[in-house]
Amino acid sequence: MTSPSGTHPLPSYLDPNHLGPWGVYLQQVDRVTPYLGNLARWVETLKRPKRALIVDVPIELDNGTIAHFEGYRVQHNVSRGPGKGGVRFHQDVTLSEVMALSAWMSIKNAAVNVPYGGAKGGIRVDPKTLSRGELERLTRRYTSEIGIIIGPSKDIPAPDVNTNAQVMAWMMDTYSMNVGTTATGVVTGKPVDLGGSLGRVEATGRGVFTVGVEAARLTGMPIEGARVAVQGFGNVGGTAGRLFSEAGAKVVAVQDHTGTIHNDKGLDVPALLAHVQQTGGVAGFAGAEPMADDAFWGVACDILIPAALESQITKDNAGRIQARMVIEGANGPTTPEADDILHDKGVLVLPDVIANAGGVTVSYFEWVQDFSSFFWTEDEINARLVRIMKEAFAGVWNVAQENKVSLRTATFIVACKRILHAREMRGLYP
Ligand SMILES: NC(=O)C1=CN([C@@H]2O[C@H](COP(=O)(O)OP(=O)(O)OC[C@H]3O[C@@H](n4cnc5c(N)ncnc54)[C@H](O)[C@@H]3O)[C@@H](O)[C@H]2O)C=CC1
Ligand SMILES: O=C(O)CCC(=O)C(=O)O
Repeated sequence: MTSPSGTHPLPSYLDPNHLGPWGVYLQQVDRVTPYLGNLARWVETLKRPKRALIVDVPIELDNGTIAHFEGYRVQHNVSRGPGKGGVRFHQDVTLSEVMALSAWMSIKNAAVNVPYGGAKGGIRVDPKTLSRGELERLTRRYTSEIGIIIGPSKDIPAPDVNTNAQVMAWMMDTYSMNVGTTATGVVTGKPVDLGGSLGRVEATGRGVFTVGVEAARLTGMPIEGARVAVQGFGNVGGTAGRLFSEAGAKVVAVQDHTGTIHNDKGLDVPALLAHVQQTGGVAGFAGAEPMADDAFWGVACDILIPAALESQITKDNAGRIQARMVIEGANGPTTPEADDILHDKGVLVLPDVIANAGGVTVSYFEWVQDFSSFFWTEDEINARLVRIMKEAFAGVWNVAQENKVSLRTATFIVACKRILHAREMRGLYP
C-alpha cells in the first residue's frame, strides 16, 4: 500500500485494509468520497489523525509494586474547533482503536454541528481489577501525561466506557493543580456540583431514544409494544432501555460482559438497573432467563440497540438479526460487510455518528455553561438536546433520500463536507 502520490509506503495502521476499527472507519470514508464534489481533494485530511500521543502511565499499586499502563490521546481533526471526545479505560484499548474513536468524534461533532473537532483517549487497563485508590492514581497520572495537549480551548475529554463523573472530577482537579487555576472547562461529564451539567449522564441514551422515535415515526413503526434488545447496559444502553420501556416498548433481551438474559414478556427495566448497580452486571437477574451469548443476535425483536463495543455486528451474525431497526448507541458496532447485509435485508441502521451524538451535545452545553458560569435547568437542557437531535436527524434523513444512500453515508456526507469546507477556508500555510 502506498501513499496517494504513490511514492511513500503507508504505515500499516493507515492502510484501509487494516483490520479493526480504524480500517472500518477508512472504508466508511471511501464510501462517502464520491459524494464530496470538489471537497474530495481534501479527503486525505480525514484519513490520518492530526496528532496522536502515547504515554506511559506508571502507578504504585496498593501492594507496593509499580505497574505501567499504556495510555493514548488522539486528536483526529481540529478544523472546526478544539478536539472533543471521551476517555476509555479497557483492557483491549489500542492506538488504532483510539484513532478510530477520535475520527468518529470528528464526524459526529460535525453531524450535529457542535463547534468541535474530534479526539479520544484511553488507557489499556481493566479498571475492575483496581482499587479506588489505584484508579485515582492512574487517572491523575494519565491526566498529567496528556496535559501537554488537552485544555479548555484545545481538547476536552469526557466519559466513555468504564469512566464516569468521578473520573472526570479527578481529571479536572489534576489539570487544575498543574495549571494553577480551577479549570472546570477542561473536561465534561463532571459531577453537577463541580460544574457538570444536569442531564449529561442520561444524554447519550436520550439521544438514542430521540432518533429512534423519529425513525419509527418516519417508517410507521409504533413504539408502544415494540420489542427491544439491548447489548451493553451501562450508561448508554441502560438509559436507552429505560426510556424505550417508559414509552411502552418491551425490552425482551439484554446482554453485557457478564452474560445474556431474556424475558419474552418484557423485562422489569428499573429492577434490572438496580440489579446491575448492585452486582455489576445483568447475570443472575431474577426476572429473566439466561440465554447463550451468541443467541442474542437472533432474538425476535423490532429494535436492536448495540451499546457496548465496536465490531459486534459482523458478517457472521448480521444475517440472523430479526430487528427492523438497529440504533447504534455504541461507537463502531457494525462492520461495513454487516452494514451491507443489513441493508440487503431491509434493516434500517441509525448510525453511531448521529444516533449517539446526544452525549457530546450535552457536553457542549456543559462547556458553554462552565465558560459563562451560568447553569441551565434540566428541562432546558433536554429540550435543547431533543431539538438539536431531531434537526440533525431530519437533515441526514433528507440527504439519504436525495442521494439514495444509507443513513451512515448520508451522515458522513453532511459531516465530511462541514469539516473539509472548514479545512479549505482555513488554508494550509502556517
Ligand atoms: N458515555 C457516553 O456518553 C457515550 C458512549 N458512547 C459509546 O457507547 C458505548 C457504551 O458506552 P457507555 O455506556 O458509556 O459505557 P459503560 O462503561 O457505562 O457500559 C458499557 C457496557 O458494555 C458492556 N460490555 C462490555 N464488554 C462487553 C462485551 N464483550 N459484550 C457485551 N457487553 C459488553 C458492559 O457490561 C456495560 O454494560 C461505547 O461504545 C461508547 O463509546 C457513545 C457516545 C457517548
Ligand atoms: O461527551 C463527549 O465529549 C464525548 C462522548 C464520547 O466519547 C462519544 O460521543 O463517543
